[in-house]
Amino acid sequence: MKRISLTQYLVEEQRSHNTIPAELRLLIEVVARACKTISHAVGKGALGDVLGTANIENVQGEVQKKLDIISNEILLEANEWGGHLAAMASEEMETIHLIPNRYPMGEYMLLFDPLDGSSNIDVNVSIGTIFSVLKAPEGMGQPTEQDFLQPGSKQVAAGYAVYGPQTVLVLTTGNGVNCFTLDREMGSWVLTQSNMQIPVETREYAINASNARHWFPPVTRYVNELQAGKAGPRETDFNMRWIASMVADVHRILNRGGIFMYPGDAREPDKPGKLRLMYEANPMAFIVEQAGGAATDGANRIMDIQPQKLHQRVPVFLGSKSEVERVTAYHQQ
Ligand SMILES: O=P(O)(O)OC[C@H]1O[C@](O)(COP(=O)(O)O)[C@@H](O)[C@@H]1O
Ligand SMILES: [Mg+2]
Ligand SMILES: [Mg+2]
Repeated sequence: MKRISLTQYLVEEQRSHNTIPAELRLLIEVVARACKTISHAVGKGALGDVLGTANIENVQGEVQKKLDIISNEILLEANEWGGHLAAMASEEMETIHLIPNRYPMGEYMLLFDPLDGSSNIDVNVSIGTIFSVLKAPEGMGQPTEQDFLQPGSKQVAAGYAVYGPQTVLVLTTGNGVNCFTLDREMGSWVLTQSNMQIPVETREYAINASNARHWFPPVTRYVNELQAGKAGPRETDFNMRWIASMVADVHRILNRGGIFMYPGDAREPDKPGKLRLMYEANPMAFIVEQAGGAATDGANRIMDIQPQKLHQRVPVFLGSKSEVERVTAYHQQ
């Protein structure tokens, strides 16, 4: 098999297909390098003193794990020096991080969930990193938080890494979805899946069923129908998986189909769902749509939502198109 590295793939996209500018290529390479560093830290586990909690709360009121902080630092440091960036925003930071002393100013803004699936860190279950790239506003002034509030349809690139049995990087620049596997001996990302497509036929769904008593009626109806199996209206038995790492659940869906749901529920009306629009929902929606799937908040296409604030939460339904359309239609009835 001819090995194509991430660098070769990106150079090809830039030069032969003209789908990405050189600055975006370099930025993606820096993010990929940071993910490699995070992967090494994750792999050390107890030996690297990276497990456990840091006993600090982030802006979301969640207790940070040591690896949340380490991964955030790795991404900040790599991109401060390496990427063509004007500013960054992270799930773990209250406000945006400007790139100091850069002239001319970088053209892009990077957003990330440095460590996704935090509850799985200490039990050695797959975790990951999610990122999204937006264009910085043109002109000389440094970006403000307001400049980040662009709908997902404006993303120029998005990706995620999964630190699991293998470390993989899944990437889109708006021209399909490709998967690269980290060759740990060589230290390089190798293209292992081109033009990933979410299988249309699916018999698998993912939802945290312990919240069932709080769900709104459309979600209850949809899940009840799946659980009724062959005897129910769907006339098919469905299987359920819930890893509690969005990266790993989405990676499974990209490979073998299915639907992922983290709905809003009746508990906290002003907290619509758990997942974050800018760091989780938008980048995953971009990837899923590029792989032939769909992503909604139950009413609207995720990527059409006009963000109101940086750390905004949103209900998420994504994966195989027909299933996402069905549960979305139940919300409209
Ligand atoms: O523990 P729950 O409620 O099942 O939530 C799991 C969800 O929370 C998340 O871990 C949230 O992400 P973080 O770990 O980055 O906060 C998702 O990856 C996952 O899908
Ligand atoms: Mg997350
Ligand atoms: Mg996180």
